[in-house]
Amino acid sequence: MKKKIALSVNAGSSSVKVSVYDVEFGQAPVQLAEAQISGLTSPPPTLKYVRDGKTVIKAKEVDDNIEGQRDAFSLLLETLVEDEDLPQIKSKEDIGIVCHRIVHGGDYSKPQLISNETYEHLEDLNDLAPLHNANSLGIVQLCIRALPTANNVACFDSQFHSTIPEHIRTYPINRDIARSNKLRKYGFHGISYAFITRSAAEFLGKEPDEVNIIALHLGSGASACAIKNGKSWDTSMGLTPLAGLPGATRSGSVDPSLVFHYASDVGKLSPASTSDLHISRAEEILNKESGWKALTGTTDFGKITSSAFSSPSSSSSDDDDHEVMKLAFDLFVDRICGFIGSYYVSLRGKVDALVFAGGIGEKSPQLRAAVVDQISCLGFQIDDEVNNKNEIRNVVEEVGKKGGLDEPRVLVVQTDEQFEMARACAEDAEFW
Ligand SMILES: Nc1ncnc2c1ncn2[C@@H]1O[C@H](COP(=O)(O)OP(=O)(O)O)[C@@H](O)[C@H]1O
Ligand SMILES: CC(=O)OP(=O)(O)O
Ligand SMILES: [Mg+2]
Repeated sequence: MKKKIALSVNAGSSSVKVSVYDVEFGQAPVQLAEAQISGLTSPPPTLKYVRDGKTVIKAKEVDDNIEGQRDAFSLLLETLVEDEDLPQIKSKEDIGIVCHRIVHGGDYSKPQLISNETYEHLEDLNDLAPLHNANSLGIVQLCIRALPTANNVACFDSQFHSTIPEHIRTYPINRDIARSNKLRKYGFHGISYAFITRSAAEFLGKEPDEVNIIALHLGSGASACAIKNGKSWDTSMGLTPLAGLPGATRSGSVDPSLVFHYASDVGKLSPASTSDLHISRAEEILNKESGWKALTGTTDFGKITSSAFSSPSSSSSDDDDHEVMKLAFDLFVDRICGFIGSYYVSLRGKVDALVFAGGIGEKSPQLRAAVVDQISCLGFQIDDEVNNKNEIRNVVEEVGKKGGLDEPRVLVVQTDEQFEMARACAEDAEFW
């Protein structure tokens, strides 16, 4: 019987989450601990640490030396190795597998053991996910050096979307150029959508290949996905994670010409480019200087929501804040509902459930209520009492009113990308 200790590393655009699992080949991973640093785009970042399902560190501010995802990972690894109450990792040599979330996986349709060749191939994709891939590869490098006994495995956000049909994934541009430069819709957050599909299907008492879902992964990056018979049919992100919904620092979809009217010389490389990542000013503006940060000054959607819902008050600066926060909130609801309407039609009205997930989807009852209110003409209904409960405790919770048999349900899924990666690695003999 083969057993290993596995780490699953999820480097998002504003956070790094690392979960530790006891894994037996072919079996569901058993979580031992989970550590995360969040708020990388709204410093100071905070550390949370849970061992054996119990919170050990709730929200400790970590100092300013944490510059980015790689530093955050180093601190998380140190936290795990130095924890005497986590006897499964007494030293770094105890770690047998590290599963890495790599957002852009190009044409890869399954997880890959990271060899020199795979690494170089992945490096070529860095420029197509400027907030993610280079950071994740930095963490891969660190693991190769610091954890010499571990197998490093790349799991891809884009993999789940390899089923999107040709007419949906094709851009209406010159076909030869599209083919040679591999310009098509790839889609992301797929590790999360795979977890959501299986969890929601189980909750609904169906097989995964029997469910039709409209899923929303709303975090620092936000996307929507139409899932038909358990497979990705369409998603809002595209060639890169910039397309579709706005996010913490991303504009989402805008008129492609907009950027040329926003600033001059935007085609030039940004001074922030490095040897690992080439980014033009245009890409920098749309990926790092837009979204909630540009509209409101904060990347924290929790703050946006509470200010949008506070009653206009004493000082005129509070009123200005309230106005702009409400604008951001209403704009997000509008864009999300645009995708839901489109996917509802694309799925020909056969939708089992609308699913909310990701930091915002799981923690903002106000956003869920506003979205469901706007799409009530499609038969979705929120149950205010359940939706407003302070905390979502189960992996899947129903926050909609159960109508007739054909009425679509409204669910919140506490998505777990780390678990999904560990599960995929536990099933593949190549990684053992
Ligand atoms: N109570 C809350 N209400 C609304 N949004 C929240 C709340 N708490 C956290 N968030 C949002 O969740 C985001 C983080 O989501 P998450 O999916 O963990 O991020 P990442 O994209 O880095 O993986 C934060 O940027 C914050 O905007
Ligand atoms: C793809 C993506 O945007 O991921 P995240 O939301 O974790 O930054
Ligand atoms: Mg994320």
